[in-house]
Amino acid sequence: MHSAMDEPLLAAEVSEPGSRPDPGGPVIGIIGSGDFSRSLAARLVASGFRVVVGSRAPGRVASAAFPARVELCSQGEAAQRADRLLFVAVYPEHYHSLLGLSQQLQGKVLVDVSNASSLSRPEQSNAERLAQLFPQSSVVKGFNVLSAWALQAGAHDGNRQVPICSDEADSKAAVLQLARRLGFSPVDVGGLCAARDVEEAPLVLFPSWGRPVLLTFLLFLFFYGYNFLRHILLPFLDQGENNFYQLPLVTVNETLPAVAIVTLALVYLPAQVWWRLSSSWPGEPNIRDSLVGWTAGCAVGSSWAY
Ligand SMILES: NC(=O)C1=CN([C@@H]2O[C@H](COP(=O)(O)OP(=O)(O)OC[C@H]3O[C@@H](n4cnc5c(N)ncnc54)[C@H](OP(=O)(O)O)[C@@H]3O)[C@@H](O)[C@H]2O)C=CC1
Ligand SMILES: [Cu+2]
Repeated sequence: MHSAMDEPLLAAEVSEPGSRPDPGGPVIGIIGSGDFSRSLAARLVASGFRVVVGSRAPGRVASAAFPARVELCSQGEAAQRADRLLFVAVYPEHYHSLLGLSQQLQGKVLVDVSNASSLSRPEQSNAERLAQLFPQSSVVKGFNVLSAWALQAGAHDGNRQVPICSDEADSKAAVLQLARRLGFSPVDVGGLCAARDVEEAPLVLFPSWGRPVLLTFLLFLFFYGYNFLRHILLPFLDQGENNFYQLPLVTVNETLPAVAIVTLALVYLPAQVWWRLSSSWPGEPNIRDSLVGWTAGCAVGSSWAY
């Protein structure tokens, strides 16, 4: 029996990291000719892939918008010509308008790059809806955390992490590999049910900052209260000294350094303590190292411990 596992992920020549696919390599399709499509096409071409862009009206797309090597054609033609991977760079509201392409998209991998429009937690993610509309294709969620700008600029400012998920392992592997070839750091986040979180990721500001900010605020309250008691309330009750004018400035100034030093200690001390404890403890080095890494909180903290 012929299985999908027998097929190379993209094409035989893209398996070695660092080597470029030759110009006769796989053709990647993009449906839609908007901002995302342009940036992605430019990046794919720069990474040595052949690209076909499918538009509702290819004649109306400014040819200067895409690199010269990108072929602009109808949606149907792009669906047909793409070897395996097709990016759907169309807003999810318009997915239904692609239903006429079901035949050509059969057996292909559709990459859903859309973002959630709000944090309202809908029943279904965009990617799951796309999968429902095209049951004969396999759907992979990914690339949505990259802005059009980041796609064009490439991975200059460190390797951008790109979460990718799908229910189809082979298709997901192909997209993971493609992301790597484009210079990003793909992260496999599981099945398509993870798509909702992936779609909402770009909308979440400062993820996991809530607790540290709250803790810092509580520390501030604690030290402010302490300074208020010690320098204002007690002298007032004791000797009738009126120091209340110090509240907005002097007391705040006395409080901030205490908050800063305690916050800093909270970041660095756990790694230090673990390191001291575990180096006098002849345990399994792997466990020891991972504990140190876990408590380190930051690279500087742990490297100082070494
Ligand atoms: N822009 C960005 O930085 C990012 C965008 N994305 C996602 O990429 C997708 C596309 O975004 P973006 O490129 O910015 O959007 P644009 O509005 O710039 O482009 C959307 C394209 O969809 C095509 N399209 C196909 N069918 C329809 C239809 N029925 N009605 C209207 N347009 C249609 C159009 O191309 P044509 O006229 O050629 O058919 C149009 O150019 C979205 O899902 C978005 O969430 C994700 C991350 C970042
Ligand atoms: Cu640090």
